[in-house]
Amino acid sequence: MSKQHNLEAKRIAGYAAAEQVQDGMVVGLGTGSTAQYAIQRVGERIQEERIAVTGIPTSYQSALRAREAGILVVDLPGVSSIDLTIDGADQIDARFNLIKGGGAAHTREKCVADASERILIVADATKVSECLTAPVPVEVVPYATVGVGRHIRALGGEPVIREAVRKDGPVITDNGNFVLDCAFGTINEPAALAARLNAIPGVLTCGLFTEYAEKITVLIGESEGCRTLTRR
Ligand SMILES: O=C(CO)[C@H](O)[C@H](O)COP(=O)(O)O
Repeated sequence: MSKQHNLEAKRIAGYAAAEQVQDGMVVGLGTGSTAQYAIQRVGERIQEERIAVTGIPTSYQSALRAREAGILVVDLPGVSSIDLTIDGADQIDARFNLIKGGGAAHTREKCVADASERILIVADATKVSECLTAPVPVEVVPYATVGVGRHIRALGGEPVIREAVRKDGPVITDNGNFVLDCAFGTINEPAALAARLNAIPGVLTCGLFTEYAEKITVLIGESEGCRTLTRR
């Protein structure tokens, strides 16, 4: 898929998800290029249809984009529940386990997902895979980086500290932490791996989302339109 086709697929998925937002909803706003299209379209619908939407951002990126789009933004502690969250993913398996955190926002994304009644995952077709195989982002308290790396190697992973692109040194998350991208090859038991990663002292959250399949709908953008994926 060319970069242009890929962006168009993301736009189609993001826009389709935004159409599911209804007047009066509290909506979780995901992070990443696909979720940004949904934010943009929700903003347009607020202008065009005069619907009232409260947005709960998952990152500074989504908070800033939501403000630009004219969406009222409230932080997660300001609401008791979220009607619908629209977010992207780095990989989606056949059972709707996810790898997230390509934008280093997976801790807040998981908090928002947890508080949500329904989750729309928006992606292009390259994100869909029978099994999870992509590196797992792990948010780590900087003080604990070396020890966490040792635990991850003992679990069979190969951790790499994520480097910033336009700054020297590591990526710093919105929570002030580092991210280790951890290659495990094919992940046969994602829930068990998530539990072991999350139990390491100094790990804030790993990017394996394994407990939300029941409330997830996956929308895949394609040139002919948007396809809803069936969970197996
Ligand atoms: O998990 C995420 C951010 O932490 C993103 O949702 C994920 O990386 C997908 O991003 P994109 O829509 O740009 O491909």
